[in-house]
Amino acid sequence: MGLYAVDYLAPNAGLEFVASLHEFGFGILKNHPIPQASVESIYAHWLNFFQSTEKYNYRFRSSFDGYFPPEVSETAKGCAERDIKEYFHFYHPWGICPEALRPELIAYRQQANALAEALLGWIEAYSPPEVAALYHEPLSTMIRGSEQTLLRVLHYPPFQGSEPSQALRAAAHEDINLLTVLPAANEPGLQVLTQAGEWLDVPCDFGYLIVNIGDMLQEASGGYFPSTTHRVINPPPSAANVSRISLPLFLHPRPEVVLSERYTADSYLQERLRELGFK
Ligand SMILES: O=C(O)CCC(=O)C(=O)O
Ligand SMILES: [Fe+2]
Repeated sequence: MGLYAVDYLAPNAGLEFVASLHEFGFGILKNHPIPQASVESIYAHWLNFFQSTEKYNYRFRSSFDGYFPPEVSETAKGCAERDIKEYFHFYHPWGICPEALRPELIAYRQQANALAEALLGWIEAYSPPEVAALYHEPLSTMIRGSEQTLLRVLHYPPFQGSEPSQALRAAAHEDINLLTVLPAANEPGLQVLTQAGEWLDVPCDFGYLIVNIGDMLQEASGGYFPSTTHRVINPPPSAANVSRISLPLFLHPRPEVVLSERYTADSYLQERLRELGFK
């Protein structure tokens, strides 16, 4: 079976969703409780923000919160070129954010966090017993009250024609955190690498919610749930002049949460940030 959307309200939703996470590292939900109107409103407001010069008033502080312009955007591990994107990192309660945009980001974070806790409950319930025995605390409480959870608003600008030929909107990478919750973007482009080594388009009908496993859940589950490589490819010529906006919420455990015999969430994160050259 390929990657397909699971109906959140169907009686067997948890089972199917967790089976998809085990097989692909990705699960797609439809009929989920996050209101599409709030996602659309955030996309519209933040497209305005990225198109204005106001963004330069919120330049990033250290490697944490604020606006990251294209010239500092990430270079994925093993890649020569930077990704073709700019983004804003919003942490709650301590991160900077334009005041006018803050309330709806906070509201969105709360809704997506609550859903993520419910989904982690499914993941735990449908983990084989020998995998569930590895969890040092319920998966859903690992993220509860975490100030490390990161909401990233991403803007992939229209193409100018001067982009380096090797660069992608987002080069192949894995997410470091526990779980990522991502509403379908306004434009396609997200792909996952299958176990057979093929790139598969992630179904991206507007209104779908995409959930993927991060490295920390791979670690905590002894590899049962794979942190799958994914990327965002460049637009076809017909959509080259269209911005793409996306809104991943990277759910991070509280720093002291024990992931495995080897790592706490904090020691894991510090090691990965050092590898990426941030520390
Ligand atoms: O923009 C997207 O659809 C995915 C972004 C992503 O994978 C990331 O920021 O880690
Ligand atoms: Fe990602």
